Amino acid sequence: MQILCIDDDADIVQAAGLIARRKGMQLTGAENPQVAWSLLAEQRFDLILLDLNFARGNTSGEEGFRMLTDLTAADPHAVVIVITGHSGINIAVEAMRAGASDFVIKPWSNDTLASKLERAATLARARYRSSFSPEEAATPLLLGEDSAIKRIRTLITRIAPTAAPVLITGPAGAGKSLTAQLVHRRSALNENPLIRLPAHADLDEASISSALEQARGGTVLLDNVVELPRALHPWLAARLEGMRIIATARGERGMVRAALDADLLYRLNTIEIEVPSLKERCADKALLARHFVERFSRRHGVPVRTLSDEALGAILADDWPDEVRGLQQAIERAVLLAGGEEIVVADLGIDSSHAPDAPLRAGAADLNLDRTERRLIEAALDRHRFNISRAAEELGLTRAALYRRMAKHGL
Ligand SMILES: Nc1ncnc2c1ncn2[C@@H]1O[C@H](COP(=O)(O)OP(=O)(O)OP(=O)(O)O)[C@@H](O)[C@H]1O
Repeated sequence: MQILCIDDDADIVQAAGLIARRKGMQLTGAENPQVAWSLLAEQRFDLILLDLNFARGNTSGEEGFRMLTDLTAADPHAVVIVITGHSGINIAVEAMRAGASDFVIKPWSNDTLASKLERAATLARARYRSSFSPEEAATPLLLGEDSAIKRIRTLITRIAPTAAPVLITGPAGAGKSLTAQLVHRRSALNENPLIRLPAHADLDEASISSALEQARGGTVLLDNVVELPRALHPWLAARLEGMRIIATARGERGMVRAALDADLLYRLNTIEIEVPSLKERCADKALLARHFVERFSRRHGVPVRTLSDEALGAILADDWPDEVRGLQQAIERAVLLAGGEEIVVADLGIDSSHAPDAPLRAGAADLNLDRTERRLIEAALDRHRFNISRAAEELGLTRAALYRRMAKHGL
């Protein structure tokens, strides 16, 4: 039984870890939601212990509540025990309404926590048996704090169990296939394999028929469906009975709709999911970058280095034309190349040549860190019309740190 304990108080994590170990369970700590998401994307946890109050002295439970809502949206089967102080009993009750399975009040007696863990473990086992295929446990999560990504996670939870056809659009590398897999894994038909039919200009009727035959009674994934020769669209539309259809298409929704024959579009787009470009999701650039640093450091057995301020600035400033896939590759490379204590801009190999007019790109042309920092700050302030909070968020800095740097550069 694997437990994830999300709490910024290391003493609490340690105390819970001791009790869990005595019960034969393993507990991993995460000091904040971001680290938690990173771990959740890598590994399946049976049980989550979630502190509702991260910032010391904050008793509204707001951040913890947000995490709870996101957790249950990302995984409706999650078994979550919330941790709260004495003053938080009303919050705990509210948390139960919002999907928590139980709550524990600090300071707890060891016996109380032990029995709560055991009860939750029984519940987790039952939920796992009734709802998960082994493959589901291995599917990565769709990470992101951006509101569009959160909406997609909620939508997946809502529509995946139905048989409704789903059309997923968005740029190459942005997460369409991952979204498709998650829809399949959460569906009632997930016992059957997802039959993938990659569309391309040379695809013929015989190969399509054979894939559709395999998918009968299950789910077919029409990958990049707009690549299919237009002459085959009506023919395909007439043969999509008896299976659930998930289709992906590169490009913006309007363009995709126009590229599909009306009959085929009608068969595919009962539910449409638009995966946004990473360019539009600044907070997610930082979150995904940190997640990939952890993932690839663990995979390649190297120490987990932090990203230097300049490297993070360059990541935020980049438009990432290859989307999440491009960011993932850049970080894997940086993890392998980094020799110092931090990952620095040079390790990222961000290349400005394919976007010559991108004003925020940390240019390869001028590698002077001081000037680059000043340029990034100016650009962020400009972009957010001197709204310090927003500019700081985009730069991955606190407001105070941004003020300090503005003073340094005389801005
Ligand atoms: N939100 C996300 N959280 C975690 N990983 C992600 C996310 N979005 C994408 N990825 C990862 O980025 C890579 C590219 O994503 P994916 O293959 O789903 O893109 P795609 O839109 O289907 O691209 P293509 O159109 O080229 O097929 C994958 O390794 C995927 O797991």
